[in-house]
Formats: sequence, structure tokens, C-alpha cells
Amino acid sequence: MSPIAKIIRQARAIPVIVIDAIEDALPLAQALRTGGLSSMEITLRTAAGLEAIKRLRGAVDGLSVGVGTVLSADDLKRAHAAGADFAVSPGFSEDLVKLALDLGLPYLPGAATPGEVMRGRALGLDAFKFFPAATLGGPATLKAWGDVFPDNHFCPTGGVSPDNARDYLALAHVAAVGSSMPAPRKMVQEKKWEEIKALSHQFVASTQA
Ligand SMILES: O=C(O)C(=O)C[C@H](O)[C@H](O)COP(=O)(O)O
Repeated sequence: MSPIAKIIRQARAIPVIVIDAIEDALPLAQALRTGGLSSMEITLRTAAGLEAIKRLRGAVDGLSVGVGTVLSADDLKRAHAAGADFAVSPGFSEDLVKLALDLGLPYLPGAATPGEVMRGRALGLDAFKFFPAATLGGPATLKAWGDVFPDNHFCPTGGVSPDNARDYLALAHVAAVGSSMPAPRKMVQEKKWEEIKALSHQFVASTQA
């Protein structure tokens, strides 16, 4: 199993974070961790994302900090330099896969079709983000993928909630689920750390058997 497959299998529940204010990084990370989460994916959708990754490097015990919305080689290089533990893209790019391998950065590209999974496998990958999961057919699509890619590890993201997380995780090749549910952007902006802690608990509970 590759390092990224191990990371997502261990995490099981991955919160996808959009952060606007850098001073929110630490209290947010602490709320997620206290809520039982062991990883977070900080997207590069905002300027504060990269700085948040830098600040959180090794800052919260037991919390691995990944980077999300990696769209370019530059994104990947900057995230690596910032100390990201892993990187995630919404889609598939051979160039990014090769760069991540060169950098030695555990990398989870998105896959929306079996063809993309096959291209990733050809480069030695064994783990993929299935995005956007709900609109691509949800657990039913991943069940069909499991018949042909039983040795791969998937992280469905997009429309995942405590109501359907178990439907995904019941599939052996689903290693983890990703969701913005534990820390909605507005709630982070309003610094509602107690609510985020409670939602994190709820998200974690929904991923347990
Ligand atoms: O930013 C990225 O790199 C993405 O891939 C998108 C996020 O993973 C989804 O937006 C989360 O989806 P929701 O949990 O339905 O809000």
C-alpha cells in the first residue's frame, strides 16, 4: 500500500477546509482534532491556505495537514515547501502525478472515470479521490469500480455527509470520505469552534462501523 493510501485509510474522515483568515488556522485545527479528526485538507482556494499549512506544520499533535485544490505544478511545489503532509487534486493530471512522485509528496489525484484510474495505475498509483462523488453516481458508481479496481483505495468527496458516509465506507475499497461538513466556511469565518468540534464528532461517528 502506498503512503497516500495508508494516510487516507488511517484518517477515514477527512475534513475539507476553506480558510479566509490566517489567525483562524490554529483554533480551527485544534477544534477538528478535539472533535476526533486526525487529518485536514486545507484547500488553496484562498490566499490564506498556504500560510495556514506553514503555521500548522507539527502544531497539533496527531493531526496530519494536507493541501487541497492543487491545480498546478506551482501549487504542488509551494505546498511541499510549506510542509504539507499530503496533497489532493480535484482532477487527474499525469504531470502532477509525476511531480509528486519526484518530490516524494504523498498525492491523491481526483478520478471521475475508470480511464483516469487506469492512467493513474499505469504510473504506479493505488489511491484516488472520487470527485464530485454524489453527482458521479455516489456509492453505486464506486461499487461498480470496486469490481474492476478492488486493489485501489478511494476517497469519495463532494456531497458526502453523516447521512451517507457509511454507504461509501461499507465498500472495502473506500478508504476514507472527504467532506466540508465539519467546518463550513461561514462557521470558520464566525469562529464557531465549539460547533465545529461538535460537527467533527458527528462526522467521525458517522464513519465508524
Ligand atoms: O477543493 C477541492 O479540491 C475539492 O475537490 C472540492 C471539495 O473537496 C469539495 O468541495 C467538498 O465537497 P462538499 O463536502 O460537498 O462541500
